[in-house]
Amino acid sequence: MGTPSPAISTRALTKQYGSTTAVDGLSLSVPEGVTYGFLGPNGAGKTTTMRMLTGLVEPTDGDGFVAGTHCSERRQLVEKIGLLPEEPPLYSELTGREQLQFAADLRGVPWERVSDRALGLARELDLDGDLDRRIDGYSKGMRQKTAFVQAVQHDPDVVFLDEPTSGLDPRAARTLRELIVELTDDGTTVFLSTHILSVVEEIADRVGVLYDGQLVSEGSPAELTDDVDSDGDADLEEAFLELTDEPAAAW
Ligand SMILES: Nc1ncnc2c1ncn2[C@@H]1O[C@H](COP(=O)(O)OP(=O)(O)OP(=O)(O)O)[C@@H](O)[C@H]1O
Repeated sequence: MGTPSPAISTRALTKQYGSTTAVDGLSLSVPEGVTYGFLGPNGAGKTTTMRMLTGLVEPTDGDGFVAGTHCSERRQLVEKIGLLPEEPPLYSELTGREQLQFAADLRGVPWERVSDRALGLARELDLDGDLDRRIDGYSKGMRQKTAFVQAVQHDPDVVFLDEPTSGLDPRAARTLRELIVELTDDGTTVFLSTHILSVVEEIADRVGVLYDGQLVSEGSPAELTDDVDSDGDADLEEAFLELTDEPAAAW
């Protein structure tokens, strides 16, 4: 039996904005069914990487494949992936339920096929009582919950989550972490970008650290912390600070 193909792979993926190199020759490989924590300081290129991998931005150079599809094949990609971006695209004049139906429509997925899953997720996130209210009356947390449900309701192969617990209260944040673990238990691959390192430590199987558009370290959370302190005393925050300290990262 051959090695299974990775859920996400990139080869020398690069994005240039004028004279700024946002992502610089990134090559990575994410196996199926894992949660991959994608870390890096502000401006390191995480969002740009996710935008390229989800077909929203065209790379300047290199290639990216997600669920066996080249990232330039946006139409094929859209059925296989889910995306929760930093600023979720929601229509204020719709109700939460209409927004979820609209998101399914956009992907060409019949609402009847996903409604049970969508409503189940909304119930778990304590959003079900608000689904018939208009989004312009939603709190930040309610918007975030809606955006999470719309990203995963169609049971995608790969989900990209940018700061998924942003604006969530502690109980909702915990539920969301549990839902992410359930996703990977069901075989979904989760690409998770966050600055909340405790979340990564808790749920990520692998971690990649980006600095100035380049991958400066990769491994399990334990491998990353062992690399900076083999006594096992360091936590992921210490590892992150060391790996993204300017001279060390440059080295
Ligand atoms: N549309 C754009 N036009 C010009 N420059 C951009 C654009 N998008 C991103 N950049 C630049 O690319 C670099 C990487 O930005 P990016 O948003 O990918 O970083 P990030 O790691 O997601 O940061 P943060 O943690 O702050 O969200 C930054 O220097 C940023 O200014």
